Amino acid sequence: MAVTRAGLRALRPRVFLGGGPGWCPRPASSNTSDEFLKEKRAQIMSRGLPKQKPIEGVKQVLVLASGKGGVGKSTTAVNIALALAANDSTKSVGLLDADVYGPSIPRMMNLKGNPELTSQNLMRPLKNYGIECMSMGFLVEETAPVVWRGLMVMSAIEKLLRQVEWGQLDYLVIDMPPGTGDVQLSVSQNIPIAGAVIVSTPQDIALLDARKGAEMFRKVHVPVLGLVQNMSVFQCPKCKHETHIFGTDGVRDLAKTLGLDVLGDIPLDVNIRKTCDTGQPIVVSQPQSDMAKAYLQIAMEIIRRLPTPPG
Ligand SMILES: Nc1ncnc2c1ncn2[C@@H]1O[C@H](COP(=O)(O)OP(=O)(O)OP(=O)(O)O)[C@@H](O)[C@H]1O
Repeated sequence: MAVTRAGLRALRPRVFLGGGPGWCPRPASSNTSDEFLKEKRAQIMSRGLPKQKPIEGVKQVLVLASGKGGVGKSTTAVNIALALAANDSTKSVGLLDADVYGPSIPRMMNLKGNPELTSQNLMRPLKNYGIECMSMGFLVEETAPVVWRGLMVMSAIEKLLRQVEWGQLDYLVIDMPPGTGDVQLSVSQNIPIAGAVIVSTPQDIALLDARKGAEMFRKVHVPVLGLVQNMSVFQCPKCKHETHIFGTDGVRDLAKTLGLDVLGDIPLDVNIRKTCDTGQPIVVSQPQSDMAKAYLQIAMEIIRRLPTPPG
C-alpha cells in the first residue's frame, strides 16, 4: 500500500478546539473501536504475536523506551543514533520518532519540512548529521496538538514504518512514546526488533514505570539489552559538588531485580539540554566532552549485545 498526497494529508490530525468548527476524527463508533482494540490486544498477548515483517533494507531495529515521560528518552535516542554512526563510519543509521503525540526529534535533529514523495509514493526521510530521520513532526505543525484514538495511531505508525524509503540501514533507532500502550504493541507486533533499551531516571516513580516497560517487552519477546540511567548526578560547575537530584542508584537496583545490566550513566548536565534544544546534539557538537563519550560508550555496549545481523 503506497502513500499518496491525499493519504499524507489524511495523516495530519484534525483537532477539536473548543468553540471552533474543528472536529476530532474517530471511527464511526468509538465504543466499538475501543472494544475491538481491547479484544485485539488480549488476543495478541494470549496467543502470541502475529508474524512480523522486516522493514525492507533495514538490518537491525533498536527501540529506545521509557515507562515515564520526560526522563530523557528522546535525548538519549538521538545521541545514541549519532553515537552508533560515530563509532563506525561504515554504518548507516536511521531514526524514527514513534512518539506521534509529542514528536521531538525534528527539533533535536534540527530538521523541518515535509518529506518528499518518491516515484513509488514512499516518504523520503529527512537527513541531518548523516542520520535518516522520520517523524510525525514533519507532517504536523510543531504547535499542533495530536488528538487521536488508538486505531489512528496504529495506522500512522504502520505508515511511518512501512511507507518510508529508508534505503539500506544498519540500524534503525526507534524513539518510542512513554508508556506501554498501542504504539509499543503495534511496533513490536509489526517488525522484528533486535533489542530494546529502557531509559529511566533513578527516581522511584520513574523506576516503577521503567519496570513495566521492561516487562512488556519481555512479554512480547523483544530482547531487552539493558537500561540507561539518565540524570543520575548533577555536578555543580563552580564547586564540583555532586548532587543526586533524582536518587543515586535506582536504575542499577532495578536492573539487578530484573536480571539486566545498566549500559551506562548519563549525568544531568546543562549542555545536554542546551545542545538538544538547539538541534545540535552533544555527540556531534561536543564530541570530546565526557557526556558525548558516555553516549559513545553506551552505543558500543549496545552493539556488543545486539545479535549478529542476518546477511
Ligand atoms: N542528561 C540530561 N541532562 C540534562 N537535561 C536532560 C538530560 N536528558 C534529558 N534532558 C532534558 O530533559 C527534557 C526531557 O527530555 P526528553 O524530551 O528527551 O525526554 P522524554 O523521556 O523523551 O520525554 P517524552 O517521553 O515526554 O517525550 C528535555 O528538555 C531534555 O533536554
